[in-house]
Amino acid sequence: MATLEAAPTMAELDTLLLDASSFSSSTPSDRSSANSASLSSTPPTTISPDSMSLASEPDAAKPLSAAASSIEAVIASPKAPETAQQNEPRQQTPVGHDAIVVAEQPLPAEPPSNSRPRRARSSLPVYNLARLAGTDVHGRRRSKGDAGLEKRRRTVSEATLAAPHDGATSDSTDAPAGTAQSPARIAPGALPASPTTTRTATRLSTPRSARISKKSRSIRASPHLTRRSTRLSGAPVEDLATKLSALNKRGKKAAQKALGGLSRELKRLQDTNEFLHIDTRPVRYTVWSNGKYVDTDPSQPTAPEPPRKKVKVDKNAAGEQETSETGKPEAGVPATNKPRVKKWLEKGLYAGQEAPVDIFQGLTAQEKKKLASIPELLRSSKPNRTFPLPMYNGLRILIHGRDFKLPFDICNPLPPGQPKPAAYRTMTKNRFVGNAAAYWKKTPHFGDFASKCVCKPEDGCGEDCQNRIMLYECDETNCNIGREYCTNRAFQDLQERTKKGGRYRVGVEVFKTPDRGYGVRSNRCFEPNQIIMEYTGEIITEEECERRMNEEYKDNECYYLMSFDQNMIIDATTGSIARFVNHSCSPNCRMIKWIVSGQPRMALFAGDRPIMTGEELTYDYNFDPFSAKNVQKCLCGSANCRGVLGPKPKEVKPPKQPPKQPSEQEKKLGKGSSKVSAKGTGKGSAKAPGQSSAKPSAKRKLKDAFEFDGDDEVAAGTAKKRKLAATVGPKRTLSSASLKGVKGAAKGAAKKATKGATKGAVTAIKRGGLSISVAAKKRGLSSKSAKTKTVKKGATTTALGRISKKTTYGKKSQTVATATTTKAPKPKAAAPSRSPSLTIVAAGVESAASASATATPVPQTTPRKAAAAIPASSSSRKQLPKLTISGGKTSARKWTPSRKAIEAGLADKSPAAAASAKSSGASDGAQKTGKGLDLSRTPKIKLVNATKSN
Ligand SMILES: C[S@@+](CC[C@H](N)C(=O)[O-])C[C@H]1O[C@@H](n2cnc3c(N)ncnc32)[C@H](O)[C@@H]1O
Repeated sequence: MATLEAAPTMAELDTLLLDASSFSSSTPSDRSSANSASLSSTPPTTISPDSMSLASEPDAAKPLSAAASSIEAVIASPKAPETAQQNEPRQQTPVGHDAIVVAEQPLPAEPPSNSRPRRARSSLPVYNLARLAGTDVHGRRRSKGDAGLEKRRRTVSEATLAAPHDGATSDSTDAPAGTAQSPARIAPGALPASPTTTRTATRLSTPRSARISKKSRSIRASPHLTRRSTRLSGAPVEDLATKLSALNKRGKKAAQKALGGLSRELKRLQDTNEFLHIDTRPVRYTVWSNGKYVDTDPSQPTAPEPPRKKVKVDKNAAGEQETSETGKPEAGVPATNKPRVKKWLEKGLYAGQEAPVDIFQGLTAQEKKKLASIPELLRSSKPNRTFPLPMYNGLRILIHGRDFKLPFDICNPLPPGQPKPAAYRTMTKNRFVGNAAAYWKKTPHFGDFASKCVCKPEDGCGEDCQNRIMLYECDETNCNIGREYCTNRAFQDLQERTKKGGRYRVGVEVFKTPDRGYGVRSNRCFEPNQIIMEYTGEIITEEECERRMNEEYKDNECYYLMSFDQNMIIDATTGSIARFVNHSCSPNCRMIKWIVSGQPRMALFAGDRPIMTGEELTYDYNFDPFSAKNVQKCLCGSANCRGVLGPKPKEVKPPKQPPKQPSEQEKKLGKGSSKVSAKGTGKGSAKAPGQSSAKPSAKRKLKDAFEFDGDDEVAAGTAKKRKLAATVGPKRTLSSASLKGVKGAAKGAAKKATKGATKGAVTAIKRGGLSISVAAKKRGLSSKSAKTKTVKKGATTTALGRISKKTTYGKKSQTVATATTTKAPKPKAAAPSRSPSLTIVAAGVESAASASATATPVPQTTPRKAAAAIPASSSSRKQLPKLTISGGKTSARKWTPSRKAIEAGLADKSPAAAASAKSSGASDGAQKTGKGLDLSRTPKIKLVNATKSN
């Protein structure tokens, strides 16, 4: 059985070779010189007392000299080993082996000499300083850092490693006779009493010499020991033992020089099992990783693992190995290898967390009910081990019936080769066309934007920033805190983000939807309310819009027109890709108009929730189709889809209270009966929307037809008040119930219109409110009668979208006209909106109107100035109306007369006086109403009969 021994170091091998060389050169006459020479080149070793007896045989050199001569012959000619073998038929191994073996083999006994060997002074102990210092384990080191080189390992071929195995076998059989482990066996008269052999035997008596001996024996016993190159070139390398044996004293250096690589390899391999022929199985290929041997073939029966490796042995398997005699597993008996079992991660993202014991815990009754009906979560159902849902989140996702989406926040653009829209001219900046620029310059907020906000750096121009509230972007001229602290610079941020280009920075791309033409998707994530892209195009007047509709776009299916500001419209037929953003009744974006450096600009902003990469971007068109026949079916697919591309739904009203039954006493007193009657039995309330016989106006019904509950995105405070009267019934029949409602409402509207001798239709474009609506025009009525409530401020936008080819805007059958604002909106409580700034504007204006209707004229000139009137300490936007309305609060800011005020000669007046003057004398329609409300951002459009009626 092979024993685990440390391999001999190179120094030891060198020593061994020196011994051999000394043998070759030693003759009885010069034994002493050979001794001294060899001793001088060997590390200190302990001289065993046994050497005394060994040294007493002087004639042992005779066969040694013969062997030495053989070595010399080997060195002289590469073919010497073969020659030597032929000359020495007794030795089947290369000659070199003999030189080593000689020291171990029993030599002919010499007559004991009376002379005392020179080095046989046993009285003087020899100390191995290296051993005493504990450094002998390291062996000899090279001065130039061999330690680093030793880390390299090479592959040893099968033959190389198989040979030691054979040697080990033979070693195990004959080891007891000549191993250094039992120097006493060698000593008693085995070796001739030669000084050289004495020294050799002495060396063998040390543990290290014993290892060398064993090594050399194994080499000797491996006549076919060959080494293949690391790269398995197949060329056998010269026998190591042959090389070693070929060394004599003179040739050692040359051999070391010539075979330096080999020596190093041996050195590197000295601590491997393969080199020590411990491995009991043939090794075909070995893999070394980081200087360690890696077993790559676990299926093969393996030898005992190297001691450094922790071997996980199955207890049962280990028990089987135990022999009845020893009670210990037999060394060398390969353990039965169990096939490794692949371990799978079964718990996914939440590995390590235990599922909740009670999955219903913390859920509402409704959620529990819903959860109980989900088959996957039934206790009896088979758990999904392939792709289990993440715990906790998974439950929620299931409850809400949403698909599970892996969050990815990197840029994920579509691959190339996508269908692209037909070539069109893009425009990255708005361009005023015609009179639009002149119109714009007349607007009050053209001059108002320059007023500075009163924010402090710590405020960062947050939600309370007056510029932000009024939808003015801060810049160098109107910001109090500067770029460093200001957060109200969305358009500047957008410009900085996109100026370098690149898909991620742009963040959006056009794609083809299955059913709605082209759309826009995000290829990166966006934060809530983050600006995404600008809607750019040509800013045109309404007149120009009508002209284009009638002339240029009359055959178009799609219009990219959006009510922009006042009497201006932005035409993105030449514009940015924002024009491809589709409508959704449950959108994830908003289109908001801002004033940036005095210019109106429109941009798409993320909604209140973050936008994931790959989502389609949508916003609510708040679409007014002009005519019922322009109504298009909405394909947004959201749960609260309104069914058609129509205006936003109205505010969700609380359900009506059931009529209170008057008590007998009340009946007697005559109280409440009329009220109850009025509330509970009104025809209008009893009729369904769309019924023409309803008492409420048909306009109201048409409006109802467009208003659906359930869209929480729609700000309650921005519910539209519009008169919608379709004069020409829809020619297209849509299957949706909504359209039926539209039809009914249209009939009702027509009836009412008939009463007033109304014929034809008037399509009124509401301006300022960024919406476009349809209004019935009663022929012969004054423009006042056709006026539309159009107060709708802020960012709510309406796109003029795809219109049926059959129905072209402004055709002969229709009279296109615009309407003026005739009265201020009804007082309305401020309601929270999901678009902060939009809400504030709307709420503030409407509340102001409400209050001013009953109070003294409010000293405000524009909504912006109303905002400016807010004390800097004001933190709640809801306070805006109150503060503005009361009029008692003085503005902390210097009043800047608006352009209109200057024109009206009010520049030198105080805000209150100016407002008062304006309320009495200004030409603004809103102010004419005496409401004291500056609707500078509401329509101030003259009625224009753009097309002739039938
Ligand atoms: C401004 S364009 C949008 C881009 C358009 N999809 C395209 O391919 O050019 C508006 C038109 O898109 C279509 N559209 C947008 N959203 C829609 C929706 N939710 N359902 C049906 N059609 C829609 C309508 O035809 C609408 O008139």
